[in-house]
Amino acid sequence: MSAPVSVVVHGDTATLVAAAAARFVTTVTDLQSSGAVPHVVLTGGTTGIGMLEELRRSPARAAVDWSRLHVWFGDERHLPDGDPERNETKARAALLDHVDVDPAHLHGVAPAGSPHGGTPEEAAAAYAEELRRHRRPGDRLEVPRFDVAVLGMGPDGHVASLFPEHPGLHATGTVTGVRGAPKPPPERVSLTFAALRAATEVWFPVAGEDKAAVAAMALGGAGERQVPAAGAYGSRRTLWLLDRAAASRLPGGLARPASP
Ligand SMILES: O=C(O)[C@H](O)[C@@H](O)[C@H](O)[C@H](O)COP(=O)(O)O
Repeated sequence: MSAPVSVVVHGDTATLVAAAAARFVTTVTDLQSSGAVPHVVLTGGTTGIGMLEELRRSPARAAVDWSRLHVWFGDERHLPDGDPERNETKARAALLDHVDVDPAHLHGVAPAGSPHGGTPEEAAAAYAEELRRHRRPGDRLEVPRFDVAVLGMGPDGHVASLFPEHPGLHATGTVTGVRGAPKPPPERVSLTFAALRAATEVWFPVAGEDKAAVAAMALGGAGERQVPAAGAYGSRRTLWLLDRAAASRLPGGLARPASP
């Protein structure tokens, strides 16, 4: 990993999710108060969705000008619009349908069966084009420089829909269609490593004992073929937000508790 990596360990999942939500509010409001219209990447992972639910409940969500925020997805399941298993559906239910996000700034992946969503590859190509169109002055890649990418990590170390030893790891460009994913559904659309690395900050809210071994590997120097999450890092910072269970196997010195 080339970017600085920070690890913050919280006593339990509820504290982790609340702290991540607070961090999101602070980060976005700081950017907005400097005149920026931030671009954020969201995930359908359990802990990331937990953060969105926490934001919905929190009075602090009113501090964010939701109309001045672009929302993208790190990956999507190739399913019809509104399917409860789609990451967009989950993020909408958790938060996005409850705040004033400008519909033109809510960038969902084309659902299966929609005009641009015939196949995962077609949906990926359409998303790549949408990303390209939203580059900002000075952006070097074919995507807008995401201010924050909130990602998740599977127990096998996958990130977005980039799975260990899977062809998507080698995808060129910014978005790839995925087939045969080991986690259902098999057909997916995912940002590539190159696109994820366009983020200024990457956050990994990760909770639970089942993530402990792979978190230790990701933070202990594993390669991205084995633990893809290790290959998703921000240009300025990568921040692992763990609960005590997920941090339980980290090498000594990496896990400094932030909360009891
Ligand atoms: O569509 C997906 O499956 C997700 O985007 C995926 O990448 C997720 O973030 C991880 O699997 C972690 O998910 P959990 O936190 O639910 O384990």
